[in-house]
Amino acid sequence: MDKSILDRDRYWLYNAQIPLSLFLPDTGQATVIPNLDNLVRVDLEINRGLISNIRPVSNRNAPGINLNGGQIWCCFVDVHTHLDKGHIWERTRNLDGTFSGAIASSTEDAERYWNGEDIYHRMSFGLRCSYAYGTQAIRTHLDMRGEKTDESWDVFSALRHEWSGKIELQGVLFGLLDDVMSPLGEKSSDRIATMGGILGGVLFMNPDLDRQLDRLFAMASDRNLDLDLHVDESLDPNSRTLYYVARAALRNNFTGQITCGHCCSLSVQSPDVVKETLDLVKAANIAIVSLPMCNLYLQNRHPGQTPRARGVTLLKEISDRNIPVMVASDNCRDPFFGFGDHDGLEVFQQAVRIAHLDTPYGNWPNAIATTPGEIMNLVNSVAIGVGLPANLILFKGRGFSELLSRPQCDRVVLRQGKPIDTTLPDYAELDDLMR
Ligand SMILES: O=c1cc[nH]c(=O)[nH]1
Repeated sequence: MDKSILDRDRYWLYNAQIPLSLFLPDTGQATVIPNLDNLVRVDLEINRGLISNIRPVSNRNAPGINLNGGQIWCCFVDVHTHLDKGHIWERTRNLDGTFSGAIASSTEDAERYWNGEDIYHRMSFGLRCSYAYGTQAIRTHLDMRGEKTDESWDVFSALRHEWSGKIELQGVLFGLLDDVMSPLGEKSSDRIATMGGILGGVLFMNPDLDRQLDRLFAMASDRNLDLDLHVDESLDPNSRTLYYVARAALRNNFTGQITCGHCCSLSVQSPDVVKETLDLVKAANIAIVSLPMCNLYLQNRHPGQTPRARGVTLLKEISDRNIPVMVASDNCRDPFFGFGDHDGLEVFQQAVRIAHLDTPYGNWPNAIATTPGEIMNLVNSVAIGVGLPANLILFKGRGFSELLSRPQCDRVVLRQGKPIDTTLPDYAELDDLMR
């Protein structure tokens, strides 16, 4: 590929394959019939940072590159992360690999090591990985840390400014519900309301859950905040906090946007219970985000036993009801997930393999791009269509088998039509923080 052409203001990407579902409706692809993988073959022109033309493959008489059937995707949107915890693995591991072990280790790490500088360097490392892999927007949960909660939001605010135009950042106030609803939580909520933040929290079954949720919804409504909650991150079939959230949303006539993450217990509940919950989720207009890599890591872990139930939520059943459904990376190299590198393609690849999102692939590429783009309110910027910014990833992989069988390290990431440096940061940069 003669990449020097990509430095021009105007050029064509010839003979590309694009997932049909990533197109903005009715732009340019209408006359092209998708193949079995739901990919359409087109030429795409870029002019001054925007997509200026999409047409069926035809004569190549203007400057451009032949992609030979390689895929073009729009840049990823990672809608559920914990950048503040990222990359602490080398200094604080989760030795038993369980959910409770993850909470204990990450709390210990925060108490011992977290300060503005530590959080800044680790978060920026995560952002550099994400950007290099082709991510254009990230929502991160930020742990409440008592009186030091403001420090995390100061770092977030500085990074949001630093990364503006490259990665759109949204923050979610995250803690146990009792902490989120404490006087400190109220104060932090006032602050995040001025920063476009989102109210979050982790839910556990308890006799007071209805009352807690009514209070949480009131806090969100009073401040005009959306909600993003961790629900049912467990394989206990009696864990039904998603159902309680949906009921509370309807009871409180909540008009904000609600996202619920994890929803693992749905995978072990009876069809009747699942139906009852998903009917309400649909009625309450809740979007679901699955975190498959973290779920595989933490769920069903018992010493000396090979895991059987794998904890990934009912992606297909949720999607079949037209409930917005997304996948995201969640934790990276911390006690909740000891691996990960903030790569949207890895998230998609793992989700496809774990949840059988192939045969057919259908609209699943949307789960890591356009759907979270809508949930993050990134209006008309996360899709492929004439007039939209050319924030695109060019993969050599042609069909999905090629795309998802290799890590696509040689991908080209275009931002406003220009290739970016896709070199990943060196782990050694974090060494001083791990001592
Ligand atoms: O960081 C966190 C906290 C709760 N659950 C997760 O998966 N990650």
